[in-house]
Amino acid sequence: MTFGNYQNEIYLNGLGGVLPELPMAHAELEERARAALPPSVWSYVAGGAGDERTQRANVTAFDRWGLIPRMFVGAAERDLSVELFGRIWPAPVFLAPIGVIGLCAQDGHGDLATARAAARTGVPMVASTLSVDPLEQVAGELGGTPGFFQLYPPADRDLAASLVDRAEKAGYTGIVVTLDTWVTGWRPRDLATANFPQLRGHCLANYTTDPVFRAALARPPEEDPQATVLHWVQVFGNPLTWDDLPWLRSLTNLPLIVKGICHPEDARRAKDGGVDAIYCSNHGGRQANGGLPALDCLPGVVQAADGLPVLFDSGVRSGTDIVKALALGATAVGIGRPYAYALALGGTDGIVHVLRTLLAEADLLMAVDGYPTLAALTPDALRPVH
Ligand SMILES: Cc1cc2nc3c(=O)[nH]c(=O)nc-3n(C[C@H](O)[C@H](O)[C@H](O)COP(=O)(O)O)c2cc1C
Ligand SMILES: O=C(O)C(=O)c1ccccc1
Repeated sequence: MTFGNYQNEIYLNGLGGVLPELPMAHAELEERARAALPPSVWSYVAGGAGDERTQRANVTAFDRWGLIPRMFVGAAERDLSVELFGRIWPAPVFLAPIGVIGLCAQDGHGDLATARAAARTGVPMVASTLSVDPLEQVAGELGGTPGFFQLYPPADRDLAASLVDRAEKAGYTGIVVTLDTWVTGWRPRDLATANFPQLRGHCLANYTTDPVFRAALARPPEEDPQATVLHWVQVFGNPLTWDDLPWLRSLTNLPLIVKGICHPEDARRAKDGGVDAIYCSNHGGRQANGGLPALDCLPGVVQAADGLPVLFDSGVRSGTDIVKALALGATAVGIGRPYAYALALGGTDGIVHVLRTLLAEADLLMAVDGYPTLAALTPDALRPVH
């Protein structure tokens, strides 16, 4: 897939990969997914912490920035490719990790469907620890596209090492450690539907296939699912401190990325601790309510990262949002809920559809606004809206 000149594709040939039956705008995608998904899966994916103010603010934060078009730039050729961790990405966009994404697919194998969309588009995937299918099978569907394994560092250090070791052997090209979800936040929608006890049984594949996890059980998971879940509840969460960063760093020689960083001071300390990139995110407002929109945290994190790549997600719903996040200093932008909804509606094709539309919009915006390269997209390209 190329992210070159879309005009001909759109007006003459149709936009390759875009499905006429699926919406191009996020609001409609969301509405259709709501109708298509089982209510418990819908409320899990769409829901967030508290009254979901922060989740909504993540989205509306983008409205407070306006891009300023530039003229006489000759932007007929754009280049959205970016080099990250020694690989060329076709565009500065990736699929953010979504636990239990499997359940968004009609056949229950959404992790594999997502990997196939990554394979078809070249858009990297961050595969969640909490997957329906084991990480090796997910990696097997990625083709040549870079895959990242997202680790929820378990309290059992040997288990953490085993998961990372498996991810390395399976061919993942980086480890994303999520720091903001060692305990799940106050999520009224999940509480109301008693969702978690149900969901848990569907996202433990990486644990039940792990030799370290299995060795800690009295009986194999296949024989005693209840005891398996109870053990998982005990090992899942790990409230790390800065003293644990050297241990995390020692787990792998692959690029290490820390997810959930919003405070500049945390970005600085993570950089000093030897991470390869900072991932600025507030987990889509699913963890803490009452927080700043993630976009408002981005400039401070970028400044503190001082040249280290900064990945960003939380609230990205359009190609315009992607361009704004890049202008505010993100090196690459993560797509979250939009691809879960697209998966529910159209499987792998649905995810390809959503990536194509987002990237086409971003690319055309860079053309009409006169920012033909990523290097041209600096904070000078936008101003706060009054
Ligand atoms: C249903 C769901 C499950 C998620 N599971 C994980 C996960 O397993 N690991 C993780 O690091 N982040 C997880 N996230 C957070 C996403 O990676 C990302 O930060 C978030 O979706 C961004 O917000 P947005 O989707 O509103 O743009 C999850 C998000 C959703 C919506
Ligand atoms: O829902 C999430 O955001 C998530 O990361 C998670 C955490 C624990 C169990 C299931 C999902």
